[in-house]
Amino acid sequence: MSLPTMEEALASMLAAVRPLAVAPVPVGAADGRWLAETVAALRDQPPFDASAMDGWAVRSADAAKGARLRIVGESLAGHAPDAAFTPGDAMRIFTGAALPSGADRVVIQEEARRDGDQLVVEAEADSAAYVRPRGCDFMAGETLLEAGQRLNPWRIALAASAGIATLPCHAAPRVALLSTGDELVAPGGLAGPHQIYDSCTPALAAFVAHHGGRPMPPAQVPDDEAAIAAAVAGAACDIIVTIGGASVGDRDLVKPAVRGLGARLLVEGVQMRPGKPVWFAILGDGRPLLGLPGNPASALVCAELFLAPLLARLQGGDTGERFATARLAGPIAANGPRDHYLRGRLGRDGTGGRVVTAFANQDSSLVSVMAAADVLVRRRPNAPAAEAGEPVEVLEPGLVRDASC
Ligand SMILES: Nc1nc2c(c(=O)[nH]1)N[C@H]1C(S)=C(S)[C@@H](COP(=O)(O)OP(=O)(O)OC[C@H]3O[C@@H](n4cnc5c(N)ncnc54)[C@H](O)[C@@H]3O)O[C@H]1N2
Ligand code: MOO
Repeated sequence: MSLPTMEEALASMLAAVRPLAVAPVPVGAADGRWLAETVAALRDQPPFDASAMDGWAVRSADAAKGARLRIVGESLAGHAPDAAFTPGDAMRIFTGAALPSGADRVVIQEEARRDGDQLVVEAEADSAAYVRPRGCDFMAGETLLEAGQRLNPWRIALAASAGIATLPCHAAPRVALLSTGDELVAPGGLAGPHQIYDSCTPALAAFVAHHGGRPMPPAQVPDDEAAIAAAVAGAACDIIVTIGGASVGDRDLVKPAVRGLGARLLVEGVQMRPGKPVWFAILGDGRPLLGLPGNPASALVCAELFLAPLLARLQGGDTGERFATARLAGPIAANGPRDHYLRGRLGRDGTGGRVVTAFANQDSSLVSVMAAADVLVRRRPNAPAAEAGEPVEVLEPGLVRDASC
């Protein structure tokens, strides 16, 4: 039986998962969350005609160069103008303050001079009036943000400027991370001569948090079917992610344990590299389970391709099409029969164009190669060898970049 493609596998996973319940999230804490409902403005912004500069509120008709205007009162941000304004008047005004009714422009203070109780206009009227009309940013009732949009600091600024204190978002998924393997020791523990440190669990906890989920305290289970079954059944979470034990070895016991719990296995292996043994199940109680292979690159590439969209789906969102194109910095060999996701690094060519270099060693155990990478280069099954300058598909994980990338 042939294995599904990455897209086929992802489609069956997403079809089996529903968004979590909706609850209000404080606007300042909503970064990275998906909006569950459309958000509309409750008032106009700005709520009055506002000055864009420090200067003098005047009537355009009075503001010719050389004009002398009578100074009446002032308008400070946060307060109403403190005097009535009539034709021939100038009122002191500051950035963000309300224009007095009757004024329609601001002469910036660099272009006017106070002479006793008069203002002398010293420059020709500017092409800009330096007035931000009421509602020029948005009007009451206007849709500010749509359901399904992902919140970021810029969108948070928009909601906050409309006075919205909480945003309706689907709950952040609680993610149980369950690593299996007698060889694993948590960082900080004492590793025996035939043991290794568990790199996948901390990496996936960070990945989950980065994608809006809440990693639960991780569990490390021995290669024992009953212990694995008990850990899966007892995990308090919205999705379970197991690490390792996905392949065909005698001690790869996670699938048998989960089957024993009455789970439906919807994906068992994908036509891809790394990550071929990745699998997915729905437990008897409806909770999804993503089974990641244990090799760190396999686990993290599969997290990028499957866990990120699953976390988005649980939050009512959609990661959409994430592949872009970049040009190869150097030649690349022909691909084998499976989709290959090569760890690589983006750079710039002499003209500033984006180029990508795939690392020579793509062994899926190599954490050092993952750490040096900032992109995955996708090679389709049986893709022919390609030369420098040819376009390739790339997926940039949503990781923080630094100057070394
Ligand atoms: N005969 C076959 N052998 C293997 C196949 C196959 O098709 N036929 N598939 C290979 C592929 S591809 C992968 S990927 C691995 C997947 O193995 P498992 O998911 O069963 O994972 P383990 O055997 O438990 O571990 C694999 C490897 O990764 C290390 N590991 C596991 N967990 C962690 C962790 N949390 N942190 C760091 N490293 C971890 C583990 O020590 C092993 O070295 O199977 C191939 N074999
Ligand atoms: O996919 Mo395994 O993931 O090739 O090492």
